[in-house]
This record gives sequence, C-alpha cells and structure tokens, in this order.
Amino acid sequence: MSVRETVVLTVAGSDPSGGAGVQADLKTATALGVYGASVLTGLTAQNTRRVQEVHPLPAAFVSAQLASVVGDLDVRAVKTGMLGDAAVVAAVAAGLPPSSPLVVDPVVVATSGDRLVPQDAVAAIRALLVPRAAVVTPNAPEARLLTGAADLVEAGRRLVGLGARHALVKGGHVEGGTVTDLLVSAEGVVELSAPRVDTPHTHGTGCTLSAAIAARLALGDDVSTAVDAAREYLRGALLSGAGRQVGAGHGPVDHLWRLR
Ligand SMILES: Nc1ncnc2c1ncn2[C@@H]1O[C@H](COP(=O)(O)OP(=O)(O)O)[C@@H](O)[C@H]1O
Ligand SMILES: Cc1ncc(COP(=O)(O)OP(=O)(O)O)c(N)n1
Repeated sequence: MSVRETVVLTVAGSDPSGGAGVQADLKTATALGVYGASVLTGLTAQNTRRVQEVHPLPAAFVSAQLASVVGDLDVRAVKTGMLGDAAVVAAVAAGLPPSSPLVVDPVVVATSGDRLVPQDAVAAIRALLVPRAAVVTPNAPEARLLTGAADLVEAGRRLVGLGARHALVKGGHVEGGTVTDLLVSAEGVVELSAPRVDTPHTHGTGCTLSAAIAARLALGDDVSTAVDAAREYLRGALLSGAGRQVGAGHGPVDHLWRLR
C-alpha cells in the first residue's frame, strides 16, 4: 500500500544562497512533513549580503510549469512569493488551482533594501492575487505600498476589504524589543507578539513564514492555527540560526532545526 503525500506548491523566485525564495520554501515544507513542489517565476543572483541581479522568467513558461504541476499533482495549498513582473503575476493568477487555499507573500524589497519586483507587479498582485488569498502576508513597507495606509491595522483592514480572508501584517521591520504581527480579518484584529530574537541572521524570514503557513493549511489547519504553528516554527529557526554562520552577511534562519 502506498502513502498519499500532502502536496504544497510554492510559486516563487530562486535564491542561489539558499536562505530565501523557493529554496527556503522547499526546506520548510520538508521540515514540516509535507511534499514541496515548486514553480519558478524568476532567478536572482544574491547572497547573504545583497541582491546583485533579478531576472523574471517569461510568463508563458511560468504558465507551462503551473500547468505541468497542477495537471498532475493533488496540490493542497499554494504559496506565492517573488513574482517577477506584472505579466508573471497574471500568468500565476490564471494558472492557480481553483480550490486550494492561497497564501500570498507580496515580496517587493529584500531586507538588504534591494528591489525584487517593479511597481506594476505590485498593482497586479493587489488586483489579481490579494482577492483570492486565504491570507496575505506583507511586511510593514509592503503593507503600506499595497494599500497606501500608513497605519498597519488600517493597511490590514484595506487588504481584507480587497477580498483577502486574512491579512497577516508582519512586524519584523518595526523597531523595538517586542515583534508584533497583526492578524486582521472580518472578525477583528489579533496581535501576535513575541520577544525579538537578537540575531543578524534574518534572511528569508518572510519566505519561511509564508511557506510554513501554506504547509499547515495543506495539512488541514484553519488560518489562525496555521499562523500560530508557522510562527512557532520560524521562532525556533531564528533561535537556532542565531548560533550558526552561513555567508558573511545576514545569514539564513535554520530551516532544519527540528530535524537536528
Ligand atoms: N528578530 C526577530 N525576532 C523574532 N521574530 C522576527 C524577527 N525578525 C522577523 N521576525 C518575524 O519574522 C516574520 C517575518 O517578518 P518581517 O521581517 O517583518 O518580514 P519579511 O521577512 O517579509 O521582511 C514575522 O513573523 C516577524 O514577526
Ligand atoms: C528569490 C527571493 N524571494 C524572496 C526574497 C525575500 O525574502 P524575505 O523572506 O521576504 O526576506 P529577506 O530575505 O529579504 O530577509 C528574496 N530575498 N529572494
């Protein structure tokens, strides 16, 4: 008798240094016990210090990859990350499996400050993906860019107003000893706070969190439970990654901490 794998799909860009993008998503899926499939939307040249180059893949080829995977694998949840340009966003929106829960990580700028997608892609994400999201996971600058709201609760409410069932507005870029993420839905706002982990190794935190949420949704969690589980997984990865060294800059979180 064979075991049916639970499949989660990431639609995202490549980080050759292995800490963010598709590479982080697949490690996260594996660590959380689900089968990770991946559709590449673009390539980057980057490392723990900065992003040197970004190349979106042709939208038609992104569509072809999606059709290959969705036409064969039983995809239980999808996460989107870096999406290259507006044409790629449109191709992704058209090719997503219709009934799998969708986590939209609206990646715009890397922690290094380097831009990963152009402005027209941001508008396309807002119009084509946010309305379909079970949860959209912007960091503070992305929440402001997507909505025009300076206040993060208001930004979350506007994302829900656009059709996302939940907005998780992340607080990693807001200064202070406590990091607070805001989970906003039609039911209200839940503050999720934790002590800041004192570490320079935060490369890929957003990718890892959204991939973990998607993995838990694939396993059948509701959004609130999936977010709690994903935050706990990421916290362990930050704490373990703080004591490890990869590269000379902002190193990755330790995706494999639970397997060690
Ligand atoms: N130093 C830290 N200590 C604890 N949690 C953190 C830290 N940095 C980021 N996080 C958490 O990592 C996740 C990603 O946050 P953020 O850095 O805001 O997003 P992004 O990586 O997309 O820029 C959030 O859940 C945030 O609370
Ligand atoms: C290919 C690729 N995708 C996304 C990111 C951004 O990763 P994120 O987890 O949002 O944060 P940082 O890595 O910038 O800390 C990326 N760098 N590369």
